[in-house]
Formats: sequence, C-alpha cells, structure tokens
Amino acid sequence: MSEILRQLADVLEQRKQQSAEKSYVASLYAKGLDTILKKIGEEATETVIAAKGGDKQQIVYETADLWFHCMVLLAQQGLGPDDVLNELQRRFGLSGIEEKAQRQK
Ligand SMILES: N=c1c2ncn([C@@H]3O[C@H](COP(=O)(O)OP(=O)(O)OP(=O)(O)O)[C@@H](O)[C@H]3O)c2ncn1[C@@H]1O[C@H](COP(=O)(O)O)[C@@H](O)[C@H]1O
Repeated sequence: MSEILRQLADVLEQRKQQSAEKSYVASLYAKGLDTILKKIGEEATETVIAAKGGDKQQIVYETADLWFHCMVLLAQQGLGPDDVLNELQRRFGLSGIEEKAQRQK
C-alpha cells in the first residue's frame, strides 16, 4: 500500500481518541455517519465540477478531498485502505465482464 495511505489511516485511528475541538477528523466522528456521508457527497460533486472545468490541478485537489473523506468513512466503519486495495487486487486481471459475472453470483 502507498505509504501515505497507511500513515493517514494511522492518524485517522488516533483521532478516535482526540477531542472534536482540536481535530477536524475527530469533529467528523463526533457529528457521525450522516455528516461524513454528506461530506463525501459534496466532495464527489466538487470533483465532477472540477473535471467538467478541465483544470487538472483542481481535479487532483478535489479528488484528494474525496479520497480523504472516504478514508474517514472507512475508519469510522472499522475498515481501512487495505480493505479497498485488497478488493481492487482481487478484481485486477479479471475482465470487466468476468468481474460483473462474479457480482451476480
Ligand atoms: N488530508 C486531510 C484533509 N483533506 C481535506 N481536509 C479538510 O476537509 C475539509 C474539506 O471541506 P470543504 O472543501 O468543504 O472545505 P470547508 O468549507 O472548509 O469544510 P467544512 O467547514 O464545510 O467542513 C476542509 O476542512 C479541509 O481542511 C483535510 N483534513 C485533514 N487531513 C489529514 O487528516 C489529518 C488529521 O487532521 P485533523 O484531525 O484536523 O488533525 C491531517 O494531518 C491531514 O493529514
């Protein structure tokens, strides 16, 4: 796994002990699942708008916001980036048609 994903996942775990006043991530945990999901929706929309605008730097910036908030969701749910990367690894090498066939089983 990319080192930064592992390091960020560690920080997100540590923030479960932190006060909401001192940490943005802790404040998201305190507000709960619906707030985290709302942020993901907002960041996804901002990523779409950036892509439509065609500014590559902005696309990277908004995608980083989106990935970050997805990482917060994974941590809040007791999951981590390894879970997603393992799933991508499992799919790797399958054709799209094979992957779809496995889903339907
Ligand atoms: N990677 C990030 C990161 N990316 C984005 N953000 C925050 O995500 C929010 C993005 O929301 P918006 O774009 O809607 O901006 P906003 O209007 O300021 O946000 P809101 O006030 O609506 O929440 C901003 O507050 C950003 O600062 C992040 N906040 C934290 N991290 C990482 O998480 C770690 C822990 O953060 P703290 O818990 O704050 O210490 C940090 O060390 C960083 O490594």
